[in-house]
Amino acid sequence: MNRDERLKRARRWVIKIGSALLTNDGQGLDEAAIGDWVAQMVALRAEGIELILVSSGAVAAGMRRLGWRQRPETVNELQAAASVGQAALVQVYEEHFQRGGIHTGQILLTHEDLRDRSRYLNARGTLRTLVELGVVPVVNENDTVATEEIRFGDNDTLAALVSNLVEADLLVILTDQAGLYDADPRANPEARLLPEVAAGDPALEAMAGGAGTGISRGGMITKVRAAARAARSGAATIVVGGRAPGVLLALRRGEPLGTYFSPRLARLAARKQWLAGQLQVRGRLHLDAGAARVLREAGRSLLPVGVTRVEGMFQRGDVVACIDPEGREVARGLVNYNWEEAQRRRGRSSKDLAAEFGSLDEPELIHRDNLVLSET
Ligand SMILES: Nc1ncnc2c1ncn2[C@@H]1O[C@H](COP(=O)(O)OP(=O)(O)O)[C@@H](O)[C@H]1O
Ligand SMILES: N[C@@H](CCC(=O)OP(=O)(O)O)C(=O)O
Repeated sequence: MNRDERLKRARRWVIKIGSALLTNDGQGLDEAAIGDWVAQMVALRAEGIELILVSSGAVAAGMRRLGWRQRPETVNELQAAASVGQAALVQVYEEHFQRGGIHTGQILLTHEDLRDRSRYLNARGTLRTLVELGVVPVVNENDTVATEEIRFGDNDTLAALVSNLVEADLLVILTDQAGLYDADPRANPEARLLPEVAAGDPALEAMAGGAGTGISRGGMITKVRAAARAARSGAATIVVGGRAPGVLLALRRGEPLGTYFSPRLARLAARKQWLAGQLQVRGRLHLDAGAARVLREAGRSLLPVGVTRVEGMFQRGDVVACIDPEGREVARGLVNYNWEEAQRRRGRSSKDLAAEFGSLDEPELIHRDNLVLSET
C-alpha cells in the first residue's frame, strides 16, 4: 500500500506534539498554536477519525508558572515543574476541545506500566475504551514519579508504544523541522528533506541527530526509532513540521508534507509487540554462533546447549537479551529459568538435562512464542 492509500484508509491516528513545538522557546505553552491543532483535530474527529494525542510540554509549562527561566537540574525540581505544568497542559487542551464539543481524558504512563503484562493490558483496555467513547486521550509520561530506571525519557518512544497499544494505523509526529533530513538541518544548511523512507532502515539512524533545543529530549534519532517500533504493529509514521498551516488537515487531504515512514516490517502478533516494546532487560544470554543462526533464520526456541555465558540476576519470566558471539543483540524473550538455574543448564544438551532433571522440566531456556528478534 502506498502513502496516499494508507492515509486515505487510516482510521486511528496517534498524534505526538513535541516540546520543541509546544513551547515558546521553552517558555510556557504556545496557546495559539495549540488552539489551531485542536481545531484541526476536531475536524478530523468529525470525519470519523479516532485520535489519541501524546503531548509533551509539562516541564516547560511548569517552569513558566513557577517563574523559572532555565530547565531545572535536580530530579525533584523537574518533577515539581512537571506536576504544575501537566495541570496547565490538560487545562489548555480540555478548554480547546470543549469548544469543539469533545471531551479529553488524561493518561499518564511510566515504562513500568507497560513492562508488566497485566498493567499493559489494563492501559490498553482503558485507552481503547476512551477512543470508542469518542474521547480524545491526552497521554504524557508520568514525569512526577518516573525515575531514571522507569522512564521512557522522550515522548517519541512513548508515542510509538501507544501506537502499538491501540493498534493505530498512523503515527503523526509534529516537530519543529519539516521532517527527517539527510543530516541535522541546524548544523548543515545543505541538508535535504527525505520525503519517503522505509521504517526500520538502519541507514536512517546515521542521519538523525539529537535534540535541537534545551527543553526537548529525543531529537530525530528517537523519531526514527519510534517509526520502526510503530511499524511493528503495522502503523505508518509521518514526521512533519507542526507549524505548517493546517498541517493535519493537509496530511489528511494527501498533501506530500514531511517524511513518510512506510511500515514494511513484518507485523508482529499482539503478545510479541508487547515483548518488542520492552525497553529494559534484566539479563543477557550469550549464544554460540549456531544458536544465534537458528534464532535469526529458523525462528526456533533457545535451548541451553547454545548458551555460553549467563549475565545478570534475572528471575523466571523476566525479559532477557540474547547476544551473538560478536556482541550484537539477536533477540529478546521471556526466560523460563532464573539466573542460577540458567547457569546450571547452559551449554548442556537436552538429553543430558532430561536425565538429570526429568522430562517434565522445560527443555527451552526461551520458548519461540516468547521470543522476538531484535532489529539490526
Ligand atoms: N536528520 C535530521 N533531520 C531533522 N532534524 C534533525 C536531524 N538530526 C537532528 N535533528 C534535530 O532534531 C530536532 C527535533 O527533535 P527535538 O528537538 O527532540 O523535538 P521534539 O521536542 O519535537 O521532539 C530538530 O530541531 C533538529 O535540530
Ligand atoms: N514528558 C516531558 C516531555 C519529554 C520531551 O520533551 O519529549 P520530546 O517532546 O520527545 O522532546 C514533558 O511533558 O515535559
